[in-house]
Amino acid sequence: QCPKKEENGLRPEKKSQPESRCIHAINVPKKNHFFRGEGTKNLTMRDEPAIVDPKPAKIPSLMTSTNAFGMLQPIQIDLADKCFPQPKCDPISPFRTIDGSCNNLNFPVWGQTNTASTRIIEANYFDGKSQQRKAISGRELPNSRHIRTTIFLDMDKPAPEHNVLVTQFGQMIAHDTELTFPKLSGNGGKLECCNPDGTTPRFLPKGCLPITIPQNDPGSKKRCMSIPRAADTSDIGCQIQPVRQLIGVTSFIDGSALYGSDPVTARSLRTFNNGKLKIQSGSNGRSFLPNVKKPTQSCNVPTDNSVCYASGDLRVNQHPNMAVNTISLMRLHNILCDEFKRLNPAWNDEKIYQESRRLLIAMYQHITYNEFVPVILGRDYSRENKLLPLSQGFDNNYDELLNPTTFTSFTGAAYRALHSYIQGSMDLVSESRQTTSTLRLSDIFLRPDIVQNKDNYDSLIRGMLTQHAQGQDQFFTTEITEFLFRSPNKTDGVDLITLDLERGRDFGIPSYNKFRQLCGLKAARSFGDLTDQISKKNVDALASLYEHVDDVDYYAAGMLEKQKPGSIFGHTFQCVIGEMFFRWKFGDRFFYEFGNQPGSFSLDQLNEIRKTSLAFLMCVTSDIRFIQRNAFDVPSSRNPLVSCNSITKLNLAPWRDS
Ligand code: HEM
Ligand SMILES: [Ca+2]
Repeated sequence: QCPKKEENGLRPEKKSQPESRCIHAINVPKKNHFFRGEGTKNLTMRDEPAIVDPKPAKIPSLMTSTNAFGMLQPIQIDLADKCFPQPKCDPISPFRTIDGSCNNLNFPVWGQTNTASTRIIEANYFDGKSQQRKAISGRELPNSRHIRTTIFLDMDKPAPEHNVLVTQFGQMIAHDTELTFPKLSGNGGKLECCNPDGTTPRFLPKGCLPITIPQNDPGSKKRCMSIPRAADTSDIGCQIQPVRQLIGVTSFIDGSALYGSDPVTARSLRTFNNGKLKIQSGSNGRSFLPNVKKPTQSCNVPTDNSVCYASGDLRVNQHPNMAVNTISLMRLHNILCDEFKRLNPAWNDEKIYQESRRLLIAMYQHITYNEFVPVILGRDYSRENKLLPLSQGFDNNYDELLNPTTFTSFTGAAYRALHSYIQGSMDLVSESRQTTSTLRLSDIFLRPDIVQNKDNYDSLIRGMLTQHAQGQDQFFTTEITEFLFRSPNKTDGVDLITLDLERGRDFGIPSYNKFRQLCGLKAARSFGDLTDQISKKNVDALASLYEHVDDVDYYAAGMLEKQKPGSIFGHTFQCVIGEMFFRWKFGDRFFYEFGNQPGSFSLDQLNEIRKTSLAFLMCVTSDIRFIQRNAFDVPSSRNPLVSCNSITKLNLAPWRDS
């Protein structure tokens, strides 16, 4: 008998039988040391599958300018640079700065933390500066909560193949590349946007988003959602028009969620001993992230002795899987430190830290472009747009005029599409792939303490590998549309999708029609013209909500677009997300595949990095014994579980000092 599933309990059921009775786990040899492999020659590039998108679209940067209608050119987007002091750069440093400065030696604030996000098409603000846009008629746009409760309902339609790890890895990239801050009240405190009795104030406080919940709302008893606008350049006294939202992390895919985006945080996470990051030991002797000083302030935990993690990003504690993924990267960093120390006993703490960080970022970028990007955008599309890694040699296409700064239509709309991928529950799964318990998402917001209970870390990893993601569609779990950040014992919470819609207007994101043009489609002159991308039923729903086709929010219509072959997104989300990943690659001077840069790897090193797979990362940083090779897909007969020992390993010999 294999252990049975236990619904809704926080603790996994006690296993009545040893796991070894339940297939797979019989006579498995102990795991190998991962970085001492003989260096098998076969790379871990996915098998080349049949073409499913014979005519992949081009991203705006690779289109002719007439196709990419309205894309801003570098000269227009450098405007915000003058708001920030120009850092002094060391042009020959082989290592990234912690704050992302000096990546581009001519535009050293590009991608730097605590600067402004950028745009790829012009903002649409009512006053041209910062007021949220209105309808073409001059009236208010439809209420965002009403839009949400009309077209974005809850329906359980799991993704056919993708697992929860897709959602989780996606969120890790989101946190690595973007963080906005809320505007503060006049005296520098928290901005309250609702009346104490829960109603919407007659005059909305300055800096608030106007989220009123209609009287006849089907879900919530509240009448107001208190959401401040995002801080922007006007809050730091820089008078550019239109405003730009401030960004609190480095834009690059550089592991900043692990290492931190500022030197003070980065230092606070280091041991200064053999390059390692600080840890706390769990009861099973495994390493976890260190604790914050005041757990009750940052987490929903009972005492200051409870587990609540410190890492490079404040959002690490948002839910257990987020913490698990960050711990996985931390463990990888410390494993790399051990291996480097063994190979090069003369290396000091700083050298080991920097080399481990550099290699970890390279491995993480490789997984991103080799596995994650084709999974979400489609393989043919990714190849067409140069997003796939090369199988050999250096890539020498660093583009010093390409701005890698995270742009607002990506972060305020397109990439949030993956909120649809969120599962309302989190499975804990045993080595025999039995679900031992299922946690309700809104029970475990800010509850990272769950991760360190017994072997939950490994059970959560196996859960992410085994549980299907929710499908990419117009349906969202009520765990995030009614119960986001629900406090323990409370019955209501926040609506993330209302927030997404409202945030788009906050960021000045133009309406859907502009993105059709940017992405090479014809501008729609009437609602009927939208049926080339959106079903008639959904176009009718949009027409019932908005007065004019030019009013339609990008997020609302983008979520309804029919998926492109091989991708989980429709045309304009695929286009904008593709553009962002293109910029994070070719606009990052330290991108791992580039040659001829001070931070370039040797060809031997690069060839080892190209053996990295998500399956390898998951195996090497956990105690799980089996995994499927395509770790973003659930196990199946085409993607069977194999022993972690058979996953291709890296050989770090090319890092040995000669
Ligand atoms: C359980 C999972 C998740 C939760 C609870 C969650 C929650 C949130 C919240 C509360 C915000 C801030 C909203 C605002 O004030 O505008 C946010 C922003 C965002 N989310 Fe998620 N999210 C989750 C998963 C994801 C995933 C899977 C992705 C993409 C792959 C994603 C992408 C983003 C992006 C790009 C932002 C904007 C970040 C910023 O501007 O600071 N999220 N999410
Ligand atoms: Ca980053």
